[in-house]
Amino acid sequence: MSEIAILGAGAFGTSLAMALSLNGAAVTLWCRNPEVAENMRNTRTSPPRLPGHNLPKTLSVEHDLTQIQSPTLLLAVPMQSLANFLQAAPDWSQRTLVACCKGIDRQTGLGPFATVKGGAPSADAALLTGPSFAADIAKGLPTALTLAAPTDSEGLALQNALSRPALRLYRTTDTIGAELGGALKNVIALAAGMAIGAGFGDSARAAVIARGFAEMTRYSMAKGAQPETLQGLSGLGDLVLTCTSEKSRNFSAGVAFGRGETPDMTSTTEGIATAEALAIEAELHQLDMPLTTAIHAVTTGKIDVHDAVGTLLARPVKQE
Ligand SMILES: NC(=O)C1=CN([C@@H]2O[C@H](COP(=O)(O)OP(=O)(O)OC[C@H]3O[C@@H](n4cnc5c(N)ncnc54)[C@H](O)[C@@H]3O)[C@@H](O)[C@H]2O)C=CC1
Ligand SMILES: O=C(CO)COP(=O)(O)O
Repeated sequence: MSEIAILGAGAFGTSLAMALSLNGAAVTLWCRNPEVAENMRNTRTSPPRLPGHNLPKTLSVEHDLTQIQSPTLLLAVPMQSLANFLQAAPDWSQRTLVACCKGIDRQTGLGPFATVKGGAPSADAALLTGPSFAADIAKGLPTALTLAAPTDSEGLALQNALSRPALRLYRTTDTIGAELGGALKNVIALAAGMAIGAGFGDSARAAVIARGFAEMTRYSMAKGAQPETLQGLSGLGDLVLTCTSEKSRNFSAGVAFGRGETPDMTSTTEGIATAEALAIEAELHQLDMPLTTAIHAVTTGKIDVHDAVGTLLARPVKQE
């Protein structure tokens, strides 16, 4: 039996499975599509969402969830599928469930850690987040991530179990800050992409990053996060990565919106649904979220990027 299993064989789940099994550890990757799983087993190659890699020998691929007995499970399904996935799957008791997705559930307003905690109360919940493109992890490039768990001893155990030479994990007990940083940065990355796609330039993008970070921090602190967490890998670190790289699906979708084009709606672009969830939460709790509100209006076709910028620039001047 593998000590660790990754549930979800998309780009991120597969890259994590590859990295974790590189040192000879037995790791299982669960793939919901039996044909894709069969193909991965036969060819020992990665799935369509992460093409071009060979699977390590100690990585096994499974499509029957009931066969997976590993005590530590990393959940790498998209955020909007997480709650349903937890309900549909077998008994989670005595397991540690590490959420690896980024976003806010549109139906509940909850982040990935809170969704796991509520959806699988008999399990121990944790979160793995931070700046890390699946393609970089799959290549074995150095990556630093945040491991958030409710207690330091749980965090330490997971940190030891999941760290690898090129995968450096830092731990925190601020599960709220860690999950909100990872969720909100995707919305700001959409905004950064829009600034570039619309031709507003690098100075405008820097303004989006800085004001976006202020918005992320304000929202997260209102929800109980510690500001230091937002300043770390899971907040600022991931914000910078996602706002500055075309490898980011959120940034690239923003560029398409900025150019007046339709982004690739088949890709997992978590910021779009998360902007909707946050706009609802912001209104409910009277939180000032001008960038998020504008992004939600653009992604739902209510205004275009130029109107959004006009609205943002017309706001009263204020102290930084
Ligand atoms: N790709 C990346 O570089 C990174 C992704 N993430 C996060 O990881 C999460 C997953 O993203 P990716 O793997 O990139 O997406 P992906 O689109 O490559 O793969 C998603 C996988 O989830 C599976 N899936 C979808 N709905 C499901 C359901 N209801 N039940 C079970 N499986 C389901 C799909 O079949 C697919 O294998 C997202 O929240 C993303 O923000 C985090 C860090 C890096
Ligand atoms: O979260 C990520 C990097 O840390 C991946 O970003 P995208 O989902 O925008 O591709």
